[in-house]
Amino acid sequence: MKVAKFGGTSVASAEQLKKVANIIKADPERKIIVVSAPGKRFKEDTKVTDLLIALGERALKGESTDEQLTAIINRYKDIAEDLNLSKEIVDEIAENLKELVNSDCSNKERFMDRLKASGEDNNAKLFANYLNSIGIAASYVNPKEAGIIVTDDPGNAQTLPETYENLKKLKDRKEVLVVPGFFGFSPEGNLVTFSRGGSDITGSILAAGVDAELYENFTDVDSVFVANPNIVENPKEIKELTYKEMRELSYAGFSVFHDEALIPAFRAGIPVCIKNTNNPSAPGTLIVAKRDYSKEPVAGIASDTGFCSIYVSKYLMNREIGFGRRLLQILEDEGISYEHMPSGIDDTSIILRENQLTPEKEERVLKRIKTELNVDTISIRHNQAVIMVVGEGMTSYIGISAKATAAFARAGVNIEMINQGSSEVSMMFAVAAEDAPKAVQALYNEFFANTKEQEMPLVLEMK
Ligand SMILES: Nc1ncnc2c1ncn2[C@@H]1O[C@H](COP(=O)(O)OP(=O)(O)O)[C@@H](O)[C@H]1O
Ligand SMILES: N[C@@H](CC(=O)OP(=O)(O)O)C(=O)O
Repeated sequence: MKVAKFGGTSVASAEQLKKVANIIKADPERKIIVVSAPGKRFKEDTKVTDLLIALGERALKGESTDEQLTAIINRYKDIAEDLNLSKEIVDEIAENLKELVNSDCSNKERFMDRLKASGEDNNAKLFANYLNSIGIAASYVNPKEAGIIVTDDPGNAQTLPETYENLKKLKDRKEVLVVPGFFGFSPEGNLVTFSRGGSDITGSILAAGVDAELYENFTDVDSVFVANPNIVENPKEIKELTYKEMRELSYAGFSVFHDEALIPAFRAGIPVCIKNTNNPSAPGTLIVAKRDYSKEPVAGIASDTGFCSIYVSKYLMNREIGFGRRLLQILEDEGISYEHMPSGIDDTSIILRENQLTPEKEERVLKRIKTELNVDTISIRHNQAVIMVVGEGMTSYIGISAKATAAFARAGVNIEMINQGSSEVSMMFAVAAEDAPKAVQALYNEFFANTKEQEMPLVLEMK
């Protein structure tokens, strides 16, 4: 049995849904299908999820929602008409949306989660209807019925362990099951969504729960590339990646796959294949436990923006027992998580996601660190990017960091910080956000393009 997830671009129009149906028909093992909400049909288009968010925000402010409601209903109406489905399915969707928008909004987060989830929920109902209309026996399965139980953390749910036991029952179903991605239910029965892009997580949970032979993640590119194609023109394709590599790359900006979606498949030992709905015969990228690192010690280069770094120095910091704990305690008290913490003898930097700080919170945190820890200096740098050079094979080679820093130097990019864990799966460089594209291109040229422009050739040697 295979679980196949189709992303927003794969289910954005009737034409795309026909391709999805053909992909399902081509392999009877594709029994569990996860769908996203209709995504972008062209570059300037708006995802249904974003339309739903705009709708919810207007409703919460007491503003008219007619325009957004019509736009969303029309997306489903166009699809249903082009697929020759009956008018009832569109009426049902319109009714459901009107009910949701008029529902109790005293708890804003729950109200928004219910609206956001309807994007995938209505699409799953519509698609199951279409499969039956073309002779493929299919049922829509609600995540509650399936047993996807998650933490009660709106917009950021985590899967609870009992889910996997619950999902086993789906193995006995004979027909194709169409499950909406992106949400589950708390133990108390509240609908809760995962973070954005979370339909990938639903697919991975289902694959683990039914012990699938493969989790296929269908999107709009032939494979995962070694660098983001929106930054590097025509980057090389990746044939195989390890779970650890994909997780690091997704975390650092490879938006093609959600970083939290690897864990369920990894724990259950299920291979993941990223494939293209528009070109299903292309082999795609296979994500497995181990790969041959000898040809490509570096698997990929990712970058993400939206970080800031807090720099703290204090003479003899290394001798002060409990300094690190007290520093991190302040962040914990303020509900802030951190990403990296490169340190020296007398100083340390903490890199965190900038969106966690309001100006007031920033001022309070800096003041608390200064007074409670009695530090010599404290400063904060905004608009930072994190660049990750990722590859499990790096550990067996000498000279990778030298090649990377040489590439930065040639591109004229100042490295603000470097961090490398002892596992050597990745090397992290912090740079100013505006330098990130230049840095990624320089690293791509160094590790993948075999250009002649390297003035300081360094040959990688195996340890
Ligand atoms: N390294 C990468 N390899 C492939 N695609 C990438 C990479 N980094 C970013 N992307 C982007 O991810 C997109 C696919 O993800 P997404 O738009 O979320 O698809 P879906 O609609 O299938 O969920 C690609 O079109 C591409 O622009
Ligand atoms: N529709 C949701 C969940 C999702 O996974 O979408 P997509 O498959 O289009 O990335 C979002 O936009 O966040």
